[in-house]
Amino acid sequence: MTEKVAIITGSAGGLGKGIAERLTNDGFDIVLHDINQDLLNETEAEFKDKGFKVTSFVGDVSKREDQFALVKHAVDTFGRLDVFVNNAGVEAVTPLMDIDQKELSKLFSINAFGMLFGTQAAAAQFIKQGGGGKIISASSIAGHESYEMLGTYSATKHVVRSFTQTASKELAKYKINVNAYAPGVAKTKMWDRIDAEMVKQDPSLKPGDAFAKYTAEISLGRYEVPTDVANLVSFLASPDSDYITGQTILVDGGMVYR
Ligand SMILES: NC(=O)c1ccc[n+]([C@@H]2O[C@H](COP(=O)([O-])OP(=O)(O)OC[C@H]3O[C@@H](n4cnc5c(N)ncnc54)[C@H](O)[C@@H]3O)[C@@H](O)[C@H]2O)c1
Ligand SMILES: CC(=O)[C@H](C)O
Repeated sequence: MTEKVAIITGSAGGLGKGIAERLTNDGFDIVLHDINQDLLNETEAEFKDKGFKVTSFVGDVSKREDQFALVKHAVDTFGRLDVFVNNAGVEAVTPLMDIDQKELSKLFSINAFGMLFGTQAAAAQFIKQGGGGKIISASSIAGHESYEMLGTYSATKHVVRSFTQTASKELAKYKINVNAYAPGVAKTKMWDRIDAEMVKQDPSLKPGDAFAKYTAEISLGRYEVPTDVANLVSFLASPDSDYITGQTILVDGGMVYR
């Protein structure tokens, strides 16, 4: 039987790498993808050393043509596509009054437009194949509740929820499920950068203070790790979630209640 095929954007590290590892263990053939070529090469080699069936493709999710080329690479390599995970994203830590065009353009291009372009590229392939498919995107607790100093980032994560809802309605007739995952506070390079930037913006903070403040709120009493997010994405990528679409599901250990 042909293995199912999944693309995970931004999967050279962090949550995306964790998602790729889990979907590999679920039996998917995997297309690793990232803008960071060096890290992507390292991760591809690591996966191949473990005997995983993977390929990799370097690209920039903010470029629509890159997203369509990514899907073409998957189909050229593995013959089909079944799951597309819009995971890649970037952050900015800025007081609202200092947010400028440059920040807005960067974050909306990657986090919002990149998710839409990935959705378009995946949906085009699913429609061509027939038989449906799954599109799963990275929102955040910041897509349910917006945070101080993370105004642009929070707005883009709300946009991910919005496009998820619209895409689920328009693509349902093709049996395409469109959902999103909303992680809380996970110990990745993204949070290392957020914490460092928070210290720069507020000299009263020491390294680690911001991370500690955010994670102190978590009901389950520990910060998130990639496996926690990968477990939810594995479910959303499986037939068990065939009757779920248009949803952004919080996986935050108990921080935001919606
Ligand atoms: N870490 C958290 O606490 C947290 C919480 C909620 C949501 N998220 C979301 O989960 C996703 C992954 O977060 P993470 O913590 O693993 O971040 P990360 O920065 O550790 O990893 C993100 C990866 O995306 C890649 N990337 C960045 N811009 C890209 C682009 N234009 N094209 C292709 N790849 C690009 C980076 O090179 C990196 O490898 C992001 O969308 C983030 O917003 C993270
Ligand atoms: C980075 C992120 O989405 C939350 C705020 O931890």
